[in-house]
Amino acid sequence: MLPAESRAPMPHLAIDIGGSLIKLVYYSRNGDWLPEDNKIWSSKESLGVSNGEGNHPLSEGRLHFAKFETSKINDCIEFIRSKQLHVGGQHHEVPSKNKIIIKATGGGAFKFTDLFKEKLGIVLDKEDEMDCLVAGANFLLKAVQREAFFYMDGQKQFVQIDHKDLYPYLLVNIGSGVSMIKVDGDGKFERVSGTSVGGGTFWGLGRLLTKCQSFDELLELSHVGNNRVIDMLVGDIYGGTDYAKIGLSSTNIASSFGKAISVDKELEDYQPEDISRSLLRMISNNIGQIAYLNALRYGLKRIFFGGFFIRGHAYTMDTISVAVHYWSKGEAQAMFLRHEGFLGALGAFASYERHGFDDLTAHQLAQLCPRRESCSEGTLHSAPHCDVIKEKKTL
Ligand SMILES: Nc1ncnc2c1ncn2[C@@H]1O[C@H](COP(=O)(O)OP(=O)(O)O)[C@@H](O)[C@H]1O
Ligand SMILES: CC(C)(COP(=O)(O)O)[C@@H](O)C(=O)NCCC(=O)O
Repeated sequence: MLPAESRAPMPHLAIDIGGSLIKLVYYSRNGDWLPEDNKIWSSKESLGVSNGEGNHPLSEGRLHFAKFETSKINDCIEFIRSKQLHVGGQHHEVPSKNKIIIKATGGGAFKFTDLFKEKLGIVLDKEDEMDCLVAGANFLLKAVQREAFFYMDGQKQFVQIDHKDLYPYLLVNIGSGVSMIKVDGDGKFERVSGTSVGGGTFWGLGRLLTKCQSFDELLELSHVGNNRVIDMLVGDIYGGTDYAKIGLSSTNIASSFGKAISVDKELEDYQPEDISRSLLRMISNNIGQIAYLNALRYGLKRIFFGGFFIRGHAYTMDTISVAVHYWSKGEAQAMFLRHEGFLGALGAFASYERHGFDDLTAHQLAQLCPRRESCSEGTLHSAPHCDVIKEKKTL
């Protein structure tokens, strides 16, 4: 820890610079320096924070979340500068002898060190990405009510987390690539698997195949597409019948994109929405399957999915849920996190405390976080003793 005199004001900002997106988490007291509604600043959310004691300087405040495409890192830097987030929102000069240190994680914390130094005069203090993902997930699961939910058939079912019965669990973070982490406690984890077929694959292949200009456009297309136009189903191979002997129904996908082998059709003969749907389904199925196999390998009952690939998107969550249900024969269920994409940034934020910055501690935040937040969707469920949905699902 740096001596107090060589420290700049408490930054209240942490940053996660991933392969695709930059995520910011920052704190404001009394809701000050809320970002204005400016489209450049991408999505913004906030978590109300109040300890109800009244006399603590941090008794009222908010955690804010913002994201930027990593390719537009200069917009992010400009955002930080305009809000003076790196100096706790203070709009006056910081003495040059004071080092401004910001907690940062993700590969970009290494890649863009010089850029942040040059443009904002700040030092990125690097925190390990896996440490931060786990710290962020543990923080959310323990401190934020109605953070985790099941998703099936268009319905969210919120999960009441029992703090004493949280571990072990499998954390599957679907970012550009996918990391699968067995979590056994605070700071106790092992990255047990991963796959390079992740969110970057969906967006990268999808962009090439559909000419979509944005991730959201690609995702929206998938709503109206029909994957059966491109995917080869069991019924396509078996003359319309099931292959019942090995438990495959005629509507199971036998081969993702398998129909595209047809010599009679070129890319332009397929509709972008069908391509998008098939791609989304292929990638989500695959991740759901690998996740379940890892849960099985380590005897884990709970699987939480995070990362911005999910994007709270109904079809993505449904596909992952169905895959986990199908492969586990109904023994396991996927759970999702409301702050899915901000695990790493939250973990980096919490690391200020671990390093002795005690002005605003993650511990305090954990106590203050929004147990009062209301959420109208779904019903409360108890994890892990949840109902397993019985009806047969088709992959
Ligand atoms: N606006 C967006 N631009 C690009 N990708 C997005 C966007 N929104 C969601 N995504 C998806 O989120 C993924 C990145 O997720 P994230 O958890 O931020 O990972 P990373 O840390 O690798 O950037 C992308 O690969 C893409 O699938
Ligand atoms: C290298 C990464 C940890 C980087 O994280 P990301 O920016 O994708 O969130 C991730 O892309 C990953 O785990 N990829 C899968 C690599 C593998 O296990 O083969």
